Amino acid sequence: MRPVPVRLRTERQEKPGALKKLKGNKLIRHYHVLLKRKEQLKQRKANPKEIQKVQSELDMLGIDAYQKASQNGQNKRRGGDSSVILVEYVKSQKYPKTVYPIDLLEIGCVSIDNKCSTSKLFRVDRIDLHSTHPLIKQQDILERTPSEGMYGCISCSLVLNFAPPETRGDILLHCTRLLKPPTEQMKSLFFLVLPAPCVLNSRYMSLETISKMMEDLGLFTVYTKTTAKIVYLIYEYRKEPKSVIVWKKKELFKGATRNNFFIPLNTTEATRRPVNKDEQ
Ligand SMILES: C[S@@+](CC[C@H](N)C(=O)[O-])C[C@H]1O[C@@H](n2cnc3c(N)ncnc32)[C@H](O)[C@@H]1O
Repeated sequence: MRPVPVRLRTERQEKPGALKKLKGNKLIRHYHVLLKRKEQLKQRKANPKEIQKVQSELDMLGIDAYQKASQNGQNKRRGGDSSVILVEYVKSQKYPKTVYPIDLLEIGCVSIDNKCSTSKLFRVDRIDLHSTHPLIKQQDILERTPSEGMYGCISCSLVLNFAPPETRGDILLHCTRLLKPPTEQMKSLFFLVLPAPCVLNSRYMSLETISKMMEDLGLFTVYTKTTAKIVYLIYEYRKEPKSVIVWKKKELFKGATRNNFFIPLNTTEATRRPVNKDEQ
């Protein structure tokens, strides 16, 4: 049987009644499909009514239900809390005692009792576009300024695949502005988690592409773990990003079953850098 092209799979419509019944991973997957569909419609400047229809489906599913499903997804039985990987890595490094607790910024935080919060290795600041707890600040990472804190570690777990494509590169670049410069004792860490298909089954990206892209940002791979579902990557922040970085979509792999995930990055275009009060 011929594989169904991603385009057709993503364009499948759910009936409103069926939408309400979606739960768990199915809900998360469908939410992402709708976000992607909305993005595609916006890009081809489709009729605003079509865009509004997709937005209504998103609203019907609801960001709260999506986040609840994400929280449940962190439940061990269903794939687990990705910060366990980060905690194990940090423990294995045998950093001098003086570096602890490491200041950690958790982007896209949906739970305040992840392993990174309970391990005592970190002092954690948490942000999310839609806060679900008083200890999670409601904030877009792109709006966060260095005056709100500089970090020895930033966690960006399953966030980029949620973010609109044109903001993904900006998010990575912006994170470098919030990482503390390297010291002799420790280099700041960036923890990136993506669904495995984004890196292993994209037409436009591979593990090698993402590694080169991150090196342009001054972030060097120190740990990689891939499972059937998830890719975990840890980077050390060793130097400033290059002043000119341009990564455009270029087909690397052909195949009807591949997806279109990509992280466009262009530092020559105006990036949404918030003005830090100290810099005014
Ligand atoms: C799938 S959840 C990830 C939850 C958790 N980090 C994990 O690893 O399971 C994605 C979260 O990223 C958040 N998010 C997406 N873009 C963001 C941005 N620009 N700034 C802050 N949070 C963002 C969303 O609101 C959503 O709660």
